[in-house]
Amino acid sequence: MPQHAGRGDITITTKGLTKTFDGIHGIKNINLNIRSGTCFGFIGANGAGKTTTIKILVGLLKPETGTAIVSGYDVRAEPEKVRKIVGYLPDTYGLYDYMSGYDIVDYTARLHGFNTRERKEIVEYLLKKLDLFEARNQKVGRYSKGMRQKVALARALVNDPDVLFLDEPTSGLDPVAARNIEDLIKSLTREGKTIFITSHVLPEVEKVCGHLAIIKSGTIVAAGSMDDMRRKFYAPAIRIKVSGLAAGANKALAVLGGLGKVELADDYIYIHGDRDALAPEINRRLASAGISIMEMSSNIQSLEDVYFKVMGE
Ligand SMILES: Nc1ncnc2c1ncn2[C@@H]1O[C@H](COP(=O)(O)OP(=O)(O)OP(=O)(O)O)[C@@H](O)[C@H]1O
Repeated sequence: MPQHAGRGDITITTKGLTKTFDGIHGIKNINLNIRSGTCFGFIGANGAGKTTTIKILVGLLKPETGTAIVSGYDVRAEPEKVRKIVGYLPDTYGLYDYMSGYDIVDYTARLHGFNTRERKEIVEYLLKKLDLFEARNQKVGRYSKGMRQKVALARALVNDPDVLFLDEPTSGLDPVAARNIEDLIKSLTREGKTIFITSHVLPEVEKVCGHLAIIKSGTIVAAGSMDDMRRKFYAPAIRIKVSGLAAGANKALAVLGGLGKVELADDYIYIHGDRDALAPEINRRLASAGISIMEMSSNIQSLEDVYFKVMGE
């Protein structure tokens, strides 16, 4: 009998996971270790293999080779057990338009084997949590896309899963609806759930995930914590604006020469290096040249920057 993973234990692990479709690799040699209670982002271009990986991890698709263990269950040997304990929000979901939000979630709870009393408790709890309770008796055909996505999320949460797989949870949503879902993902992570999320919206992954992997043509090309990825793929840079725009900046460039790689772009000076280490010398040199600093900041690289860099390579 698998143990419930404690926070920080490895909850999802894969070794050499490979799946081909008609002789063409969907995914190839995927190795992952995901800790319990974390939100893990899985990003990559269309057709990179994200959905294929999720389908294997939720026991809906068999890998050809390799192993995957989710919450202690081997997805190949015990797929039905895996399906019972995980939550899964597919990238395309079928909701019957003629059913109410309540009935859809209730139906899923019935499939999980809950009795009438349990179902009432679970369904009402989830509809309230996801702010759908007022609209619970309306037909889903009348729901907005954001509300439909929340119904799909409620279905994924019916069995109170420790591990939740969300395939593009905010795809096609307006900014407010997307923010709602992001907030929910953050609060579910705080509750201790392990969340595996795929998304093309990189700022969103950056906001909700602490760790991630980038998959390219079926293979993981980079993985680690968000900070590790930034450190690995980008050298830190200091961004400085001095008085006197271009003329002042050109003079400052000459003064700062030799402090590492120094560049001018859009009237800003970029010095590649650590701000804490270089700031005293930058201040000293500019001050003795009579140049005043209007602005000095470390330019933090976004996940988008990292992504383009990795994909470019
Ligand atoms: N049932 C299938 N039959 C044949 N090929 C498939 C099947 N499912 C996936 N593939 C192929 O496997 C590769 C990976 O597809 P997958 O759907 O996993 O990508 P994805 O990263 O989720 O893409 P997207 O971001 O567009 O959802 C693609 O080349 C796809 O065409």
